[in-house]
Amino acid sequence: MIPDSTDKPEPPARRHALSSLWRLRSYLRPYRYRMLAMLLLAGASTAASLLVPRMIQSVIDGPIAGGDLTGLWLFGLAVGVLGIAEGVTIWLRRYIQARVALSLEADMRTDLYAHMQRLHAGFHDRWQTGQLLARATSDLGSMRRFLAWGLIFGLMSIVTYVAVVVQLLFMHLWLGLVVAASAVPLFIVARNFARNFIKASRNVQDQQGEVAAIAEQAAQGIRVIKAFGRSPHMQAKFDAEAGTLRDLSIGKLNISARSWSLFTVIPNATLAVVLVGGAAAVASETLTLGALVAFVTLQLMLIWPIEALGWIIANGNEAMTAADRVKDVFDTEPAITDRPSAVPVDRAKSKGLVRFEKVTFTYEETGTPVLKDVDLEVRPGETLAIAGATGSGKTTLVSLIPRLYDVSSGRITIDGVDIRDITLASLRTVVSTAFEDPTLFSMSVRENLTLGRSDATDADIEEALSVAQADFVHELPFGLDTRVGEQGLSLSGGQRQRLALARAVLVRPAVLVLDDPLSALDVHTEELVERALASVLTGTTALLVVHRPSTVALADRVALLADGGIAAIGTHSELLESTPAYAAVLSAESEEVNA
Ligand SMILES: Nc1ncnc2c1ncn2[C@@H]1O[C@H](COP(=O)(O)OP(=O)(O)OP(=O)(O)O)[C@@H](O)[C@H]1O
Repeated sequence: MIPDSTDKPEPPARRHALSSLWRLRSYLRPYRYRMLAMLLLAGASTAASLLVPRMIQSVIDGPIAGGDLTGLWLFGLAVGVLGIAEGVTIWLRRYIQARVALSLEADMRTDLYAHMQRLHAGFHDRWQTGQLLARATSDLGSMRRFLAWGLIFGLMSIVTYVAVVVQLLFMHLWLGLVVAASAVPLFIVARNFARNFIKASRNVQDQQGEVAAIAEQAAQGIRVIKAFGRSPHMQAKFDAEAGTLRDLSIGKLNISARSWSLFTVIPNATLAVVLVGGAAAVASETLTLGALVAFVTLQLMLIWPIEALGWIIANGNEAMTAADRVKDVFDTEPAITDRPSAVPVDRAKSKGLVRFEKVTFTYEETGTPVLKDVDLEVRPGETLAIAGATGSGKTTLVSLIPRLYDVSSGRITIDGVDIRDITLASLRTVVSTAFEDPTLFSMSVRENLTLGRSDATDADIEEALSVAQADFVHELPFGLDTRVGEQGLSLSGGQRQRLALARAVLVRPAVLVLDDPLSALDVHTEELVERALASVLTGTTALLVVHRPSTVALADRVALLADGGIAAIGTHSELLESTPAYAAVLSAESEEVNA
């Protein structure tokens, strides 16, 4: 049973966004030489472009002022060569940059996916899928843009700014100081911009996650929504969230618009001062005409780095926010891992003696124990049914055996070994599970069946299919190769349940955990499956969550779960005689099922 998925964790308060981004620097390491090459190439193209104004100055003050045009072709040639050099270095840098950027994003995405896979079931209970998707897509995109583009352009903008301003100071100290001083208001605007944008950016990104979550839930639950005629309600909910996203995005754009206009006005106002002051300097012969033209051309070259500075700050902020959000996931340690002392167990040698010793379990979010001091033993080869009122903790109890969740206290052993001392990979070959709500993946029937045992032969698959009475797969358009799941052929609930059962049986586990595996089957099919399943269960330890008396027939003994503990245990007939609550639970459940 999964809690309301809106119970997502609160995003952590804005903390060290910069340090979050800094921590991801290890992703840059494999690309450090290529990034260095990118920087050198960017430096070369900037140097080439900075030389052109000085060439113009030489032409104006030399051949033009002197009226001697003999050496002019040399200047033309030099400017042409510089232009070509600039073009080639830009092309090379972009060529490298595109590959580095996309590989970097792919590396981060692969790691994030792998980490999400390692995270325990409790994490996925708490996080909305949409929020995780937003982190794996748009957030990683923002980080890629900054690490591979923003960072290089940022450095280049600063280098260009310094190089130009130093040249300007040498050309004319006072006018150079005016241009240098214009950096101060620019810096203040940039800093304020950063401060406001970082907040707006995070809000927009969080809201994007909300919208993605609603869209994802609506797509998954489309049948329920239609069946209950809730489309207008869902639409209204979506509209409200999408409206909030629009407003937040407009707010964010307003912040950039205000700052960008200042980013443009300040250099242009400076240019006006330089033109007037420069003309006066030329008139008083403290500056040559060529130097003034070069001065203005160089100063105009500053507009791009300054504008880029605004963009890079915004991009950097977005990347920091994104890194912070991605870090929320990366920083969640998988709660269920191999202990250092864990050893693998051999499925073939496992007897399948399962024991619960004083097991207490509490879901993290709720705080109230679902299971309290449960002691239970399932002998090798025995089939134990778990019965109990709805919400009594049956699914929880069986989920603890494959360690989907870890006990809060006490321990569970298989053949006397604490399951936490067994490596997870081998535990999950010893224990195989079929859940009440069977998940099939968007892949072929064969791939779905062999998820737990990739080396299964066709004969093994046939055997498992016949136990689960799932021979219908042969009638599918491409038999075992038919694609099922979300993007494939839709199967009925009963068909999916039988495939999930076949998948669990195919593993040939020492311990088989079946959570109400026949609930979606009609009475006739249920009888056929039970008959076939009985032969598998003879040599396997099995825990069977049951709701109806017919399934109880498969079990050697039944445990009745109530108030977080085992209220009674014995054969079906013993419990029927001794425990009125047992009969009540079964009849209530079967009435519910029949209804
Ligand atoms: N992932 C979860 N996080 C928090 N609480 C949970 C979670 N899953 C189940 N619970 C709670 O734990 C209790 C036991 O749930 P569980 O699903 O184990 O009962 P159950 O006996 O299998 O119920 P049913 O017969 O209806 O399937 C319930 O109160 C339920 O709300």
